[in-house]
Amino acid sequence: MRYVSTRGQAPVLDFEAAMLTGLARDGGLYLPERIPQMAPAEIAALAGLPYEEAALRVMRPYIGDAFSDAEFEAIIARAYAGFNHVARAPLVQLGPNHHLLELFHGPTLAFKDFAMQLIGQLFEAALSRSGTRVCIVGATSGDTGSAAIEAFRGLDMVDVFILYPQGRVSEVQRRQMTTPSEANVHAIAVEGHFDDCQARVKDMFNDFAFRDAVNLAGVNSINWARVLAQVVYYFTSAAALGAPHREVSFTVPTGNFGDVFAGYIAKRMGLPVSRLVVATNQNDILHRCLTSGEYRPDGVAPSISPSMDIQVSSNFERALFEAYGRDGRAVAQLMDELKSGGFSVSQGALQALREAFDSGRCDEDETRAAIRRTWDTTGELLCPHGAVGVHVAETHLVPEVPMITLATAHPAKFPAAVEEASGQHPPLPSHMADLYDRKERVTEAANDLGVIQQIIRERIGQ
Ligand SMILES: Cc1ncc(COP(=O)(O)O)c(C=O)c1O
Ligand SMILES: N[C@@H](CCOP(=O)(O)O)C(=O)O
Repeated sequence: MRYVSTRGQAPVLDFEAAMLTGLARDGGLYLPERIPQMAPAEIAALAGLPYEEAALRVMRPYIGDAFSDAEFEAIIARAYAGFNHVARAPLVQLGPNHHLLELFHGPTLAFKDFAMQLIGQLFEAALSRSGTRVCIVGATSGDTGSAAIEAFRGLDMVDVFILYPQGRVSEVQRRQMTTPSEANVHAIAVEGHFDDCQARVKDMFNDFAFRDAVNLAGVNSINWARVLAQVVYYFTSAAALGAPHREVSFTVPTGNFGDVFAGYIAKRMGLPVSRLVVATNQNDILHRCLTSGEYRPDGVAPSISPSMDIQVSSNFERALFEAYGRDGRAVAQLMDELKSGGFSVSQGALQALREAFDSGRCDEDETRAAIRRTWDTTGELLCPHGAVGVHVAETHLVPEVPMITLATAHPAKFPAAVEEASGQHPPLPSHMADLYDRKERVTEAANDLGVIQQIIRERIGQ
């Protein structure tokens, strides 16, 4: 399998190189040259399989010969061994036609663990084979950072630097990033918001001298392997509800567009998905763009679903690439326009996007109301991100097609917001019970490329 950049000017790579490269050298994001297909019988056969076996079958065609079958199988087994639920991604019924896909049973209590635990294992296998050392730099609005730190802490071949927006992540998220004591883990609190952190990470990738000197690698969802791992649970949940004999729809709380794009890939592979609904909080640029065709960031407003406080949505570039018929030049042009304020999507591309995605928005009061209502009617305690999904899903329910809403984080990561909305205090699971007693270690930095690069160089002795 070969991987091409959304901007059409970077080298074509195999799976392992695309994974270790992260952002393409033309600034674009890697995508498979063609999307492998799964036949209806292969989809039907996923029902009832252990998650690991389904993961192997769904992901195998993308890996090529980077890992042998036996290696990949062992990697998957190790990746999901630390999950706290035998199903890994269990479904819970919320209503006659509405199901919740609980994606928060991994070690850091968010859906990011599905991909990050896997790529931690993939990186370790690839780097020990080549004897290479890499410097991972990631941006987080809270969950990617903790998942990445958990996946890479203590690994010999990796330093991991996580940039998070100071004061804009929950206390649990912050402590998950600042309390690990391993010397290869570095949490950096940046003065700014998530889009600033993500922009500085991309700046580092586009500074080739720095990129090559530190051997930069990326584990944000700019990394194709992150998206790929998330494709699996669309298949397992749909098969559990009767796919391929029955269509299903998904509502996905969305920020950086990686998770919902994984659903789009599942659909392109042959999963019978009726609608893919993009659910945003008050930072609703994706909903506005899908409605009006205008993509113009206008500032990030802090919300009670902070992980989705994003206005420059990285993976939307992958959706645009598909909507523009894989025209890398057109995408590069749009991304240039974004640097000076925003862009208008062409009529043809907007139509293609609307064929693929529906959308909706959920404000702060609606988020709290969805937490309260869902608790009162079902006994399920949602985190604010899942609540955004449930609110938007409820406006897209149709009698004949089951809706699956993705519950992307555990409520215990956002106790204050959840308790205010529901009156329930969500306790941390036992493996994190002493989180508030652990010592924090963090470096504060201005939102300045040079300052952040200097911190990284000093830490890795460059
Ligand atoms: C809890 C949670 N829900 C939803 C999202 C949105 O996912 P994506 O960025 O893949 O759209 C994120 C972060 O990205 C998150 O951490
Ligand atoms: N919500 C994310 C933002 C980064 O997204 P990613 O999927 O591109 O890593 C977070 O929690 O950090």
